[in-house]
Amino acid sequence: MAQTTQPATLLADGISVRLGGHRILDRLDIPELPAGALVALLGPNGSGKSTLLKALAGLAPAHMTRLAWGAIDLRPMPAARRARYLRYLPPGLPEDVHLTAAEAVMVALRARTGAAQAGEPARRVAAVLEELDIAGLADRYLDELSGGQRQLVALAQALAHDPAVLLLDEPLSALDLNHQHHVMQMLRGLAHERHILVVLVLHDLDMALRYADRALLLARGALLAAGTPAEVIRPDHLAQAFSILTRIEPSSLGHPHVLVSGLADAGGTHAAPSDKPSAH
Ligand SMILES: Nc1ncnc2c1ncn2[C@@H]1O[C@H](COP(=O)(O)OP(=O)(O)OP(=O)(O)O)[C@@H](O)[C@H]1O
Repeated sequence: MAQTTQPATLLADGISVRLGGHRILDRLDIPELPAGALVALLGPNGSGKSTLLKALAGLAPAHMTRLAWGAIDLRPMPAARRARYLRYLPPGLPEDVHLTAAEAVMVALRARTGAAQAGEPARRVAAVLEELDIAGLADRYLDELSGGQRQLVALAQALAHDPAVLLLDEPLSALDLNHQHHVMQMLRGLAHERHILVVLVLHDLDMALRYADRALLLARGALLAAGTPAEVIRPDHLAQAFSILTRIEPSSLGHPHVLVSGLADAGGTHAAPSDKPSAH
C-alpha cells in the first residue's frame, strides 16, 4: 500500500517581541502553514508584519513557545543556521554592490552549496534568472540597474538558497504592474510545484485575493483573521483593521476585488465620498 507522507508545516506559537520598550507582538499564535502554500501577510502600517517575519527568521529578539518546521525545532538555531530553512528577504532594495546580477546570484548559491562545485552553479544561476524572466540582466551590474530590476535580483538570490520557507517583506513594492503579476504567478508556481512555503507581506488586497492560498491579517500586533483570502478579506475585517468601508465584488474578469466606498471615522460612522474602485 502506498504510504502517504504529510507535507511539512511551519508551527509557530506564543510569539512575543518587545522593541524600544514596547510590546510589538504579544503571545501571537499563527495557524499551521503547510509546505506548498502561498500565504499573504496583510495588515495596516505598523501592525507588526515585518516584525513577525523577522522574529521567525531569528532577526528580531523574540520569545516563542514553539517554532518548528515539521519535526525540526528551529528555536535553538541562530539566524544564520535558521536561514537554511527560513530565508527572509527584507523590504526595500538590496545594496548597490558592484557585482553583476549573475555574480550576485552565484554568491548566494555558493553560500548554500560551498565553493567546491563550479560547473553546476552556473547552470543553476541561469535557471533562477530565467525563472524570474531576468536572464537579460545576467551581465549587468547591480549598481546600474533600476530599483525594480534590483528587487528581482534580490528575489533571485533568495531563490538560489532553495529554502523550505521564503519570507518576503513587500517583494512587489518596486515592481511595475507586469512584473508584480509575473512575480506573483512565479511565487505561486514555486509554492505549488516545488512545495516551498512562501509567506509574503502584501499591501495590495486584490493581489492577495487573486493569488494567495491563505491569508493572515494582523492588526496592532494581534492576528485578526486567518483563512482563505476570501474568508479574511471581508468588509468587517477591513473596517476593523484599516478603518475603511468596502465591498468585495467580482471584476469583469471574475477575480474578486476590493471596492473602497469610504473611510470609517473614529466614532464608527461613515464618510462615503465616492463609490469608485480602489486604485488597485
Ligand atoms: N527597532 C524598533 N524599535 C522600536 N520599535 C520598532 C522597531 N521596529 C519596529 N518598531 C515598531 O513596531 C511596530 C510594528 O512595526 P513593523 O515594521 O513590524 O510593522 P509593519 O506591519 O511591517 O508596518 P509597514 O506596513 O509600515 O511596513 C511599529 O509600531 C513600529 O514602530
